[in-house]
Amino acid sequence: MKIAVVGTGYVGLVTGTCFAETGNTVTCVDIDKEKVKKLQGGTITIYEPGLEQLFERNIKQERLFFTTDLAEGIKDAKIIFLALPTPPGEDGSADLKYILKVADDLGPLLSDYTVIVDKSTVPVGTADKVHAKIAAHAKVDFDVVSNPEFLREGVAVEDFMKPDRVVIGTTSPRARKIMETLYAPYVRQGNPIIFMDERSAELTKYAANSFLATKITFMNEIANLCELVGADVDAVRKGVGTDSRIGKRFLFPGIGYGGSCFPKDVQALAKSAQDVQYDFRILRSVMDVNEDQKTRLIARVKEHFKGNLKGKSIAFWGLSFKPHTDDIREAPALYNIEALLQEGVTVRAHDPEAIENVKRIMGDKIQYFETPYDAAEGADAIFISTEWPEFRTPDFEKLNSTLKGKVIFDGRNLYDLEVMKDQGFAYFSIGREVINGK
Ligand SMILES: NC(=O)C1=CN([C@@H]2O[C@H](COP(=O)(O)OP(=O)(O)OC[C@H]3O[C@@H](n4cnc5c(N)ncnc54)[C@H](O)[C@@H]3O)[C@@H](O)[C@H]2O)C=CC1
Ligand SMILES: O=C(O)[C@H]1O[C@H](OP(=O)(O)OP(=O)(O)OC[C@H]2O[C@@H](n3ccc(=O)[nH]c3=O)[C@H](O)[C@@H]2O)[C@H](O)[C@@H](O)[C@@H]1O
Repeated sequence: MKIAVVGTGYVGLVTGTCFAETGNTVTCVDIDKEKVKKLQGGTITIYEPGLEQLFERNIKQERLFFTTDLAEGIKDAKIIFLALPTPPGEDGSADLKYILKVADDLGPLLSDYTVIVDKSTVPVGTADKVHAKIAAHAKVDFDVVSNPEFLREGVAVEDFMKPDRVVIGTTSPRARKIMETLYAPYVRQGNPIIFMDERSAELTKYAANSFLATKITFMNEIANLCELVGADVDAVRKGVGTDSRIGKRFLFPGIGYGGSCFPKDVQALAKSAQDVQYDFRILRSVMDVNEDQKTRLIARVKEHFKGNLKGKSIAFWGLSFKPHTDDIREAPALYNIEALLQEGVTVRAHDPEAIENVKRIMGDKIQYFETPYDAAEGADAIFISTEWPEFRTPDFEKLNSTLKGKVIFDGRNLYDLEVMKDQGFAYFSIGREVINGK
């Protein structure tokens, strides 16, 4: 099938590449000339494990193309995916200007029946708005379908190729058939395509992200309570997560959820509810708690150094909002770094992938190091903000001799408390016993 993907950012590139992988011919369109030039030259523009190999193979097989020209990109396409940004507007609602602009441009360009698919995360009613924009200029039949994307950064290829489910919102039998054919290779494992109307599909996406953010936040509050009553959140997590009604995943407490989606989507759903005079109280609490949670460990840092942080140096392990990505959008690390800089701390940062992105916004306000050990050398403490696998089993002997202060603030609960006791580090984590060190 011939497919066009408009917007070649994170979702667009994964979507385009994965659709090419099953034999479709895909043209990705983007207005960013530099990005398209790189992609045309065979250079991938995002860091995503496993994607580069598929990207290169499909370019070689002449199934994956890139252009800045919308008319050229959508020529003969049976399906056009819109994978455009929906950032928060000033009032917290999703800003639809990118989607509606492209919808406006598409109308006069359609030359045959086409399915236009909202892949972006968009509020209820967007499919209707996109339909109206296209209909204003279109001379042919078309349908607008909602097909929200559930992939996670870092495991995006697996999530796309073997999704738990595919949600397709359409009331058009013609569009339904085309979408069913397209997705058939991805749901072979028995995972379903769930068909519903457009509005329900749009809401499903926000409900899923907001529920997951709520689940994490609930566990963060349990962790905070554990600290006050002397319980261990790891034990509690295992105790509740083994109940199959609750499930083990997304129960890991830490320094709050971040990324380009949970924060903006929770806010957008709360705003959508407000627009129809519904006060979504749980979501207000989730946002409040997450805001505090992000810098909760800073209180521990201040306490440990008796309020005197000026002139201290802290090694920062992990800058991306989660491991296996270079994405730093809404990364809790950045909030903690800002808080420490304000106290006069020197920050010595290391991240396996995200340093270049952080340099772009923080410049020389902090120092950057190639390895976690270089960052730790001579520092007064380590602060862990992202659970990259290489931080899980560090060489404690080496740290013992290079780290000046034997203190670790761990926002991701990476280490066993007994090991930390044996190693003699002062160790502060989330929802667990404080180890005072030797
Ligand atoms: N990043 C993620 O993990 C996920 C994101 N989503 C949703 O998917 C949507 C896209 O997100 P990302 O891919 O992260 O965004 P992004 O910001 O990485 O990429 C968007 C791309 O659209 C391009 N663009 C803007 N205006 C354009 C136009 N008029 N014509 C052609 N291209 C244009 C930009 O240049 C950029 O390359 C958002 O609604 C997001 O909420 C959904 C699931 C996962
Ligand atoms: O709409 C989106 O863009 C995507 O948003 C999330 O994916 P992503 O933002 O890539 O990352 P997650 O793995 O969900 O993590 C989000 C944040 O929650 C935090 N988290 C996650 C899980 C957990 O147990 N605890 C926890 O604090 C992570 O550290 C991270 O900061 C969803 O998981 C995807 O299904 C969705 O498609």
